[in-house]
Amino acid sequence: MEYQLLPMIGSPKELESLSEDQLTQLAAEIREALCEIVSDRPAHFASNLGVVELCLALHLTFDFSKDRLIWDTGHQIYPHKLITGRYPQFNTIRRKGGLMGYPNPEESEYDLFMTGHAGASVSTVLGLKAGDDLLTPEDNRKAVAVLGDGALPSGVVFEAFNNAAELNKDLLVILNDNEMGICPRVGGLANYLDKARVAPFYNGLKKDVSWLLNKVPMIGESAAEKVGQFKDAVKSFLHGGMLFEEMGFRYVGPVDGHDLRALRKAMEMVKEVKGPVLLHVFTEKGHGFKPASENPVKFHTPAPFCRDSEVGVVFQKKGSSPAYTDLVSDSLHTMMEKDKRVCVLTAAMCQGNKLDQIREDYPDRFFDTGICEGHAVAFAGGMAKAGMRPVVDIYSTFLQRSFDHIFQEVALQNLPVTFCLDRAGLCGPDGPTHHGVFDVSYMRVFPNISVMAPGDSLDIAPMLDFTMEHNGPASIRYPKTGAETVERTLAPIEYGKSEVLRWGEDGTFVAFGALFPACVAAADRLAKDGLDIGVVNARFLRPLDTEVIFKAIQETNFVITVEENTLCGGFGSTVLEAANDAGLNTSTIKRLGIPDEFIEHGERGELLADLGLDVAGLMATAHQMNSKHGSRNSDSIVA
Ligand SMILES: Cc1ncc(C[n+]2csc(CCOP(=O)(O)OP(=O)(O)O)c2C)c(N)n1
Ligand SMILES: CC(=O)[C@@H](O)[C@H](O)COP(=O)(O)O
Ligand SMILES: [Mg+2]
Repeated sequence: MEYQLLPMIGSPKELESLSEDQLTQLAAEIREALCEIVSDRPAHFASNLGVVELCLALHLTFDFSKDRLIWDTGHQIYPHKLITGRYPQFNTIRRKGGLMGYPNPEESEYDLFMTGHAGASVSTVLGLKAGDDLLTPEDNRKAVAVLGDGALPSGVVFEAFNNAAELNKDLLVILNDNEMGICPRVGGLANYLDKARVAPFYNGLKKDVSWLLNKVPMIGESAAEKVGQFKDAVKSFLHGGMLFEEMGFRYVGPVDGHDLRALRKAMEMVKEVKGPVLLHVFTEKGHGFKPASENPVKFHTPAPFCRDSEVGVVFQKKGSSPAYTDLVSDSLHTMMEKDKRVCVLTAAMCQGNKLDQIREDYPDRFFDTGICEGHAVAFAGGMAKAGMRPVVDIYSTFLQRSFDHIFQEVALQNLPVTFCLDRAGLCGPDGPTHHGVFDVSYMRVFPNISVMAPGDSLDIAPMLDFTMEHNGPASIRYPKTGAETVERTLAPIEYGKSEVLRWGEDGTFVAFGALFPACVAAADRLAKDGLDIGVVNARFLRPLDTEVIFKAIQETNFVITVEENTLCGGFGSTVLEAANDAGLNTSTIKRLGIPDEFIEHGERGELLADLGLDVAGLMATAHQMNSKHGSRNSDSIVA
């Protein structure tokens, strides 16, 4: 398709001069731009296709150069980027150095918060409104949050609703109801929203529902057909809006989210309403691209594909080694087969955690809590207390939401809950909102938790089995990547024991987690340079294998700790602290990991290389450490 309008839209102001037909064409061009992007990289797709008209209506109704707009989660921000001056860079999205796949205030004044986690939009927009009312009341800035139906059940959303009603701020929450999270939505609220679907679209007749209800005694006077209309209106109110009205919001809707004219009309109306308002909008995830609307789960973040006129789409082939995620879910499946106490919890990430087979085969022991990570952990605490062996399978970055529940409902009670921290490490194109580089630090602060990381594919199943026998909480972290295998005679997983792959005379790599194979490869190559470097697969951070690690510190010239976690309070810090407490010389210890800064988006391999965590980087550090601390004749070493 040739883009005629999109390149002309340098800012949302330019939308105003477009006719309705031109706006329809612009919507088509935006959808085409979305299709082009996913032809060569994984990117958020179906959610973006679904909000095109909603995005246009918002920018046509409000002036977000001064008004406030937060897209909840932020993964549906692409149309907004395209019409806020970023069309020329759009083909760089999710590439290193290019546009982020989420809102980014450094890119545009139209992006207020860098977000990626669901549920905080109503709170932040309420805060913006409260701040604006105090500082610049004369500007009368409007405040809008676009909240997905998947994000709606997050506890923080209800904390914000509660507070907004109390503050009675002029706040517009647009509920973008597409009947989906990444997976089909779950829970009581999902059922509630399903019922709202029976209501007719909002058409202005029930402009004021309370007015309508006040008319109840007059029903008898109405013509028969009016009664039907009234019933519809009440049904809509009861089903779609009652909950929100009871919480102190004015409910308006539902509105067809692909009818631009209806959307604009509804927005113009609610724009001037005083107090908090919820505008309920029905959209279709994947709208405008049939394969995506027919299979929104697959097309949430699809693998790159080509469009094909006969079969619809042809996906590009994936890499061959099985991902850590697959190996973990296979192991969990086996464990559930063997042990009836094992149950698995996910917080709305069944697809990402590859738990579909478990959901199908063990529906009684599979729990999807929705985007409610805090609840999931406390719930797991309850199940463990009842005698079950719950496995909480949540991405490292999202589990941050549960910090207090990990402390109180699990660690403090010393309950046998196993945390599977998927996407632990650099998450690639999702970037700083999603990199799982803090969990080692936040898990290690709580007593009782065994903190573990598999070094490669072979460690996964025995490590998970270990947690089922262990009487206490345990966490296991692994990244979003294919799991490599280090060929060896596997040492069994023993509580607090590392695995020594080999000792070296010159120095030692001590790897915590999936960079173990890279350490092995670096040591192999360093041998060709004349350096004899040992490699330890640490496996445990708590308890730390001080016997082996202290031996490395005392008997080899230097130790390099390697991890894919922040260096602040991570594995290397743990080693340093233990060595210092034991009175050892710590000056020969070098920590490699994620520095104390937020890491941008890019391919995991690119980011690891930038941080000196690839094989070349590990070798370079070993050479530096050897120059500084090596005792052998440096002439024999090829740097
Ligand atoms: C705290 C948190 N948990 C999980 C996720 C992963 N996640 C991203 S989008 C999404 C579904 C959101 O559904 P919805 O809000 O309805 O948006 P839609 O994709 O339907 O547009 C989930 C679970 C997240 N981003 N943040
Ligand atoms: C928006 C969001 O948080 C998810 O869509 C996330 O991008 C999923 O990550 P994976 O693609 O690694 O499952
Ligand atoms: Mg949704």
